[in-house]
Amino acid sequence: MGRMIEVRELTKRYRGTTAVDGLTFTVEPGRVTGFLGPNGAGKTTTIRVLLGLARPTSGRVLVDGRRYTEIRRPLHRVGALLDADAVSPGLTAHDHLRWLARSNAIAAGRVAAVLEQVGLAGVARTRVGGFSLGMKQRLGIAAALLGDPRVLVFDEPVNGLDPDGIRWIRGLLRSLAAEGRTVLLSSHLMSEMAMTAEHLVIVGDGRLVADTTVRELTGRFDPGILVRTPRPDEFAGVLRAAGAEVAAEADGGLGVKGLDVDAIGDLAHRHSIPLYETARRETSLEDAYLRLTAASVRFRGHTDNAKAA
Ligand SMILES: Nc1ncnc2c1ncn2[C@@H]1O[C@H](COP(=O)(O)OP(=O)(O)OP(=O)(O)O)[C@@H](O)[C@H]1O
Repeated sequence: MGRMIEVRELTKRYRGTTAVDGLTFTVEPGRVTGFLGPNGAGKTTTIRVLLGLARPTSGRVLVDGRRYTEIRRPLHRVGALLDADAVSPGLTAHDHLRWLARSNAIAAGRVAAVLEQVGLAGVARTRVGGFSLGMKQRLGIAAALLGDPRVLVFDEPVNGLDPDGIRWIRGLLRSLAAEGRTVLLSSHLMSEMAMTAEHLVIVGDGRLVADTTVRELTGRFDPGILVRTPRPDEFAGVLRAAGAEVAAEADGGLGVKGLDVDAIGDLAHRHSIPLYETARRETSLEDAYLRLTAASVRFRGHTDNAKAA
């Protein structure tokens, strides 16, 4: 059970709002898990409960089998980047980390090590008030790494980073996971996740929408192959007889699922049907994500109406 994050039947209500609604999932070590959902889906609330910053209405979040508030010197176990702006502007980067290290019994040598690791060694003595958002993000990441924790949680860490910074953080997160750490990365951007995460936990309206790999999600929404032929009706019949699922497209093309490009070519050849085009369509993870989360919101609205009636 070591190094895992376990979210169990978590519900968090604020006066009129259910921010998290019976959420259950596990974050495993050795891979980057993306925590994905539209704005307001409940990601930050879940992370705040994980870090002991909010009390659950019911359910719990455990790290290594324990609640965060039960962990002694938690920075050794869990590192988190929540709000990069939450650093006193009058402190230098070095002083901020030095203070964190001291209050968590972390060796002073770690301060220089993490400043180096995040590329802030050159500005260690600069006041944080003068930092760009990207530099603050790096400082927040340095703080998360300070206690050399096995579990890392990053809430929207890409905010404010330039393309180089984004590439850097991707590499960092992947290498932390490759070291066997548990890495949870929250974002509302599918495009960012597709490049960084291997596993996805998708939430919509406080509920679990999908808990799956990037690969499985891509496969689940297989957009199929686009086929163009001057004899579409005839070829559709041939394809269906071979077990394919065929949809006639408005522009005269055929959308084909269940056969690969080679099989489609062979069938056309065998039936002497000219093929003008066979193209594997790009699977858009973005589309898959939007469809999943839109469905969850619609479903939720429907049940709420039913309850009110
Ligand atoms: N302290 C609070 N008081 C009242 N409502 C809150 C509070 N915190 C969050 N909420 C509400 O709970 C819901 C979930 O918010 P949360 O911030 O967890 O979502 P999120 O997925 O992190 O979104 P974002 O990507 O915008 O950060 C939202 O409707 C939000 O308005």
